[in-house]
Amino acid sequence: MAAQSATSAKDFFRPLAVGAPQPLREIPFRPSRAIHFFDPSNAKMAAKVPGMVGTVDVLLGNLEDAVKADNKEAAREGLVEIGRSTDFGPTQLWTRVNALDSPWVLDDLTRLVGEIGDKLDVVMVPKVQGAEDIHYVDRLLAQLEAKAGLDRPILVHAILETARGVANVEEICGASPRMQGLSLGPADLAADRRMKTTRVGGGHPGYLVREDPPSPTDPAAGVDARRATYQQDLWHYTIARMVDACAMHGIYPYYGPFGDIADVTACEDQFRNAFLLGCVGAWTLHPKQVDVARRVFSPSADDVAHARRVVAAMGDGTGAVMLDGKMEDDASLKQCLVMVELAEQLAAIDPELKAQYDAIGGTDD
Ligand SMILES: CC(=O)SCCNC(=O)CCNC(=O)[C@H](O)C(C)(C)COP(=O)(O)OP(=O)(O)OC[C@H]1O[C@@H](n2cnc3c(N)ncnc32)[C@H](O)[C@@H]1OP(=O)(O)O
Ligand SMILES: O=CC(=O)O
Ligand SMILES: [Mg+2]
Repeated sequence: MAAQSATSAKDFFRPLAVGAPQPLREIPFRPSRAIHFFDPSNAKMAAKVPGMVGTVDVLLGNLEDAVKADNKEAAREGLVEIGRSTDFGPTQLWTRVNALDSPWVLDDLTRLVGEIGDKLDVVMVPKVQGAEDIHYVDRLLAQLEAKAGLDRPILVHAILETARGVANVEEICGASPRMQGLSLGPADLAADRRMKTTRVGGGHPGYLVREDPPSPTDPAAGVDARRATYQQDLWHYTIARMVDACAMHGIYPYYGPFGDIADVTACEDQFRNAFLLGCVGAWTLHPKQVDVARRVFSPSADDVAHARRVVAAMGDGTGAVMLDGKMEDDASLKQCLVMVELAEQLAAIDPELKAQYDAIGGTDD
């Protein structure tokens, strides 16, 4: 465990300020397939927020990039107003505060925790470089929570969007009991790494592998032949690292933004790759992306049906059985349980999905 410097293991779960709420020992899984971004300083967008309650798992008031410098204070105050006046029901309220080296972040945290701390579930921190950034936010949140008299801790989500952050990903995940998860920030990360893509997430046609030349005996003869190419995923390595670091620390990994709003097909592909690798959700920047995220990050009824059959066939969970010509054993049972448990958690909050899963045999409840 990456305990804070000069503290012992048991101190890790002590509140960092007198009167602050007790840190959580486990981060509960709460469905967060779509983390929907809105700019609280944009009156048209802000007006849509109450109507989006229940349609997305998370509503996130964004104060950082994409909010004009002149609008930073209006965005902060807009979020306070929305937080106070909206009944969020089953939907979580998150915020993305400004970067820790910006002139706005101290007021962002002070004002939001003081005014709507009881409504805020998670604070997303951008451009996290290492555990020291999380320690700073951790202590400050504890002080602010104590001052506001909050009775539950606000959780912290870090964006993985600097090369140093990627290098330190494990220590970031273990830096505080508040750590809820990580999102990939492909735009800032590409810039920081000096990658040569100008896209906000997604693939690139130049990042590919090519089929071998047709003649195995004289490869040079066929180099000009027409050969199939296969586009590769620029983000595979980073997502895989992020998933392992999160799993190791019992927190949740997310794909971040997909900037080509019109290309919902490629968005779906990128989100699905992340889902298959272990991510639990992604950001939605525009209403068009909400259905995509909800669909992709919910297991299909067919997958759930298959997983349930394996669970049933495995009886006490030990040994090996054949099902549809395939071997199933303790390990594949565990894979199926991941699917079944997720389906149950989602069905509990999503009546449409519940109906789909019930139609193929129902959830265990
Ligand atoms: C790299 C990163 O940091 S990514 C994270 C930061 N970026 C963001 O948060 C971007 C958030 N999204 C946006 O700012 C906008 O969606 C944009 C700029 C991408 C596109 O905005 P527009 O050009 O207005 O989109 P469009 O005209 O298609 O909008 C259609 C309607 O949806 C609304 N809308 C657009 N985005 C959102 C949103 N995120 N939430 C709620 N409503 C929205 C618009 O206000 C508009 O409403 P109207 O029909 O009443 O006029
Ligand atoms: O903040 C997100 C990013 O991609 O940068
Ligand atoms: Mg960014």
